[in-house]
This record gives sequence, C-alpha cells and structure tokens, in this order.
Amino acid sequence: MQQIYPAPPPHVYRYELNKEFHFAAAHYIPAEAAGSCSRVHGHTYYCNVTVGGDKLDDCGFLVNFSEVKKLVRDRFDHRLLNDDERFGGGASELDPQHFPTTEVVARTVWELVQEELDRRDNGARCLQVFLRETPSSYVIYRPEAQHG
Ligand SMILES: Nc1nc2c(c(=O)[nH]1)N=C([C@H](O)[C@H](O)COP(=O)(O)OP(=O)(O)OP(=O)(O)O)CN2
Ligand SMILES: [Zn+2]
Repeated sequence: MQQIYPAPPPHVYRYELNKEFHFAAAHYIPAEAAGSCSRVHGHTYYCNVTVGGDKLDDCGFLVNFSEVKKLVRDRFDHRLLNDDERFGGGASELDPQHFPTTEVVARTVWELVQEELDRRDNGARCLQVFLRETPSSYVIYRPEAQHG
C-alpha cells in the first residue's frame, strides 16, 4: 500500500529516513469490552518507521532500511502477537498497557527500533511509527520529546 504519511514533529536532524513494510499477524484483545476483537483474528499491518539523525555509518546509512524491516517482520510476521513477551507472552493476568492493540503494537515497534538504534553509535532516533491495522484504522506513536 502506498500512501502519504503524516510528518513527524519538527526536528533539526539533517537526515530523515522512512521505511514502509507490512506484516501479517493474528491477535486478540483479552478484554470482554473489546467485543469481537476479543476473539482471535488477523490483520495485514502496514507500518512506516521514521528515523532521524545527523551521522551516517560506514555504509553511508543512517540505518539500513532492510534492518529496520527485518527487526519487526522477523519478530511478528505470521505470529500470534499475544504470544510475544512484549504483549505478555500469553499470560492470563495482563496489564492493558501490554494488550496488542494498535496503540501498543505501534509503541512496541518504536521500542524495538529505538533499542536497536541505541546499540549503534551514530545517535539516530526513531521519530515516529505509523501503524495501519485495517483500511480505516491506524495509530501514530511518537516518543516524548527528549530534554536536556
Ligand atoms: N483504539 C483502538 N480501537 C480498536 C482497536 C485498537 O487496536 N485500538 N482494535 C479493534 C479491532 O481489533 C479491529 O481489528 C479493528 O477495528 P475497526 O477499525 O473497528 O475495524 P473495521 O474494519 O470493522 O472498521 P470499519 O471502518 O467500521 O469497517 C477495534 N477497536
Ligand atoms: Zn484486530
């Protein structure tokens, strides 16, 4: 799916990279109030990850596009998201902050990408994750501004 994504908040990084990819996954929301979403069902998620930075690596990359994609797809594609430890690993007593809703999946993609960027030394930062769950529903996750 090709689409125009909302811009991240204004920033002063010289480079801004965007990587789009998709993955197919099943999930359920373990709350009665979620109605039919509490039953196992699947989506093709469309994701756009935005990374900013000033310093390129030895390949001339801010971060390799394909590594961003692999990081998320290899973990979630053709899986039941609820089985992933980030979403409680199938535990029965769960905190809604870890239910695999679009909001939480978007935040989790941000966490995975930022953790990988933090292992590198060029100071790149994940500025935004756009995650489309259905043709009519998507979430944008943006980290809090860094101070100091
Ligand atoms: N804030 C959220 N609301 C809902 C979520 C969610 O993750 N965050 N998830 C669901 C369901 O899991 C469902 O997959 C998506 O719901 P919805 O957009 O209602 O799906 P439809 O395709 O049926 O939408 P229509 O536009 O009404 O056809 C529900 N809510
Ligand atoms: Zn769903």
